[in-house]
Amino acid sequence: MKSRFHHIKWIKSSLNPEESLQKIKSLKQIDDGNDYASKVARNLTSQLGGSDELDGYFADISNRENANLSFGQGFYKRSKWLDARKSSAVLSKDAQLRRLMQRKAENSYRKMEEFVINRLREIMKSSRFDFFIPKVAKIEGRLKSGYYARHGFSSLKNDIRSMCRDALRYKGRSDLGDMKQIVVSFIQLAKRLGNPRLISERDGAAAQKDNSDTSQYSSDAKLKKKQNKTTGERRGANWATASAGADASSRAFDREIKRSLSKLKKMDVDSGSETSDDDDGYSEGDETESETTVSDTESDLDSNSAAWDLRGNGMKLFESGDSVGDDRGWGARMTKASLVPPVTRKYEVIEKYLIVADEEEVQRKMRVALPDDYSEKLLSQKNGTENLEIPEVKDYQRRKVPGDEVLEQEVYGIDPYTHNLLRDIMPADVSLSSADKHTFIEELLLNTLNKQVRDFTGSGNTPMVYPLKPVIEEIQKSAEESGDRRTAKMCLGMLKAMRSRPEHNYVAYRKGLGVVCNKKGGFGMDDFVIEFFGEVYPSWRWYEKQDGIKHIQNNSEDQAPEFYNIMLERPKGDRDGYDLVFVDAMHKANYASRICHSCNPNCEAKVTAVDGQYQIGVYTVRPIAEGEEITFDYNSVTESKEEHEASVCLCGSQVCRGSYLNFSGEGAFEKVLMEFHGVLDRHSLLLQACEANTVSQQDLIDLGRAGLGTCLLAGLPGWLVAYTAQLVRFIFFERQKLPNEIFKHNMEEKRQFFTDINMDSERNDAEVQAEGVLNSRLQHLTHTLD
Ligand SMILES: C[S@@+](CC[C@H](N)C(=O)[O-])C[C@H]1O[C@@H](n2cnc3c(N)ncnc32)[C@H](O)[C@@H]1O
Repeated sequence: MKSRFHHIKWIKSSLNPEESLQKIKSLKQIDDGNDYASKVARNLTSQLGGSDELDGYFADISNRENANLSFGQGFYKRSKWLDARKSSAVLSKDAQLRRLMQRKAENSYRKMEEFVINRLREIMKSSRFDFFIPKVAKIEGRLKSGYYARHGFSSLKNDIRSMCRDALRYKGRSDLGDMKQIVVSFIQLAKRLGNPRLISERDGAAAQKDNSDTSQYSSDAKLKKKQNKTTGERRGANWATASAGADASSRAFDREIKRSLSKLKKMDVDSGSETSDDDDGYSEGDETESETTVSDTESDLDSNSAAWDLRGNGMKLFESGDSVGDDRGWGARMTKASLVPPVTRKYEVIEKYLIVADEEEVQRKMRVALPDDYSEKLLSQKNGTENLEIPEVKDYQRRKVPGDEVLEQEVYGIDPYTHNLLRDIMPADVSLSSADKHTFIEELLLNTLNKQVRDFTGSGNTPMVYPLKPVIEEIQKSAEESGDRRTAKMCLGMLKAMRSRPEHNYVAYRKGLGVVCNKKGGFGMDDFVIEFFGEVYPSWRWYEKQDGIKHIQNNSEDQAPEFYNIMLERPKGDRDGYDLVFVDAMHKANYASRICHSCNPNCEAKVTAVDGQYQIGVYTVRPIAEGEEITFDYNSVTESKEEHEASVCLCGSQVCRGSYLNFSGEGAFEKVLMEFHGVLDRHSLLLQACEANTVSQQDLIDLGRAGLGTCLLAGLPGWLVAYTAQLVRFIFFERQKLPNEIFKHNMEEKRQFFTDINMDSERNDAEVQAEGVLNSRLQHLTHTLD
């Protein structure tokens, strides 16, 4: 390295000789040319020759105009379908998938609950033993409270197993006759819990008929027969033999039972679920019987069947025919306890952006530079397949007047769980399409809700929750008045169902202050609402401030996250290229900072070019009715799972992602980075750039392709521009490799739940997600350079 990079000032290592040797070995690997970094290095070395004239190209800001002549004008091009905004559509789709899974789990639970309760009652009908009454009641109670949904059906098996085990002990101590039939029935039931097919096949009338244990055995045998014809018959017969022989030999029977109980426990352990019981004393060692036993037959059944465990992977039980197209969302397991109380803050109203630091620099970053061929590009962007991300020029428009056209008021919303509770209580006898039902919740119900809570605004007495009953009553009343019998009938049905299910909490939650359309006739499509004003920070200053805040927060209990800042990103197709600043609306702002998030928003906050300046404007994406809350998609990402889970979304839309912050996680996104861009790769690239200390024509082209231009790079030393080009090349390399990794990762996840997967759509999603990674890498690079 020393001989290759002779301009570098090398410092003697403080490592011990062994460590040094290790490092030297790793460095040698790079030099051997086995990795990506050295390939890049080789390419680069071949390109660097003859680029001396570019030395110091960006050394001075005044060189910028010259730079533009040879810089990446017009280099920036992305395929249209890779629009970064699509990534939130992908996220919505994933959220829908998750909700679909949860809904199915929920339905499955209900089915299972019904089956188990019926079966327990049937068994108890023929029981003479009071011993079982409290035990069965406890299990029923747990079923109804959803306990087994949270703890998994293995815990139901455990409860049944414990009950049978105790029964045997009890039987041993007293002389209350033979519990054989009833215990066998319970064991049968527990074993059935491993197989959803057994439940559905035995639902309803079939289950009613089956109240004798021997018929249960033979029906097991039938099922077994389906799965494994030959052995099934043989083993099924053994079941029956074992059962019939039990009368003759209580001892043999006990052994059978013990073995069955033991197997039950083993199945739980094998499936990785917890067994909360203490040791039942029936270990495998107790078993002395031959292979041909009741439990063998059953365990075959269980091992062949889908798991029925509602935790974790338990959602495997979904029918393969189910498609993602099911439009009904479900977020049943959203924990309401984690709702973050909204921060109520006051702000000073401002009428323009206020730059906090580096005023001239920030102004430059906010200045529009249209590419010379703007009109052609605009045309080809409109018609063609390419996304050139050129500035969106808009005329100045007057913002909507607060207190007149819009109202800042207390707003409430519902989480996906409540959304589905409401869907569940909509009466079946009112013929409504799925779309009608969503419209009822998302428009009628939410608008009426926000009308009812309006008076809380500024009252200093605002509840965190608000009941939905008066909201539905009001809708009913006005439907009756206007002769809308269908809506009135639906409200009536819903109110009746709410009364009959008092255990459910039909409430809305407070989101803090929001903004509601107050204009008669509403707003039109692509209508301008307001600029998102605030204090403007260059990246470096923003992060400095964030570090300060974190430092203070670390020393205090209060870690409330801030959600009042937004990034203003220059379009990559601007002539001077990409860059960004932060707009913080925490203290100095306008009502745009009150606008809440929705996963199905009626507005978007976008960067537009108005009078030569970039600004963030809130524009409608569809017509908005009077009384409707104004929302946009925050498109915000967090790397913290806690923060993601705490930010429960109350937008109430059927495509709600569950949280108003997207969770980036690690997933497959880091894979290529880890493999090809480790610390040594990065250092190697940096050393090469330092050594070259010059910018090649190819560097300019590659930077231009990434949308990086003089706005970001002007004034940077040559080695840093060259290094940036190296990084950009890696980012493009990663962009090529990543879709495959993401695709593999997503498929692994989804295969657990679905058999019917649309590969094309998965590949598309992987491309969109990889494009999202590219954009976020460029963002990070920009912060770092700043
Ligand atoms: C930009 S502020 C919106 C204005 C805020 N409600 C206020 O009173 O100033 C973002 C905050 O509003 C609340 N919020 C916005 N959208 C929400 C949503 N969809 N669900 C739940 N809370 C939301 C959250 O407390 C979030 O931190």
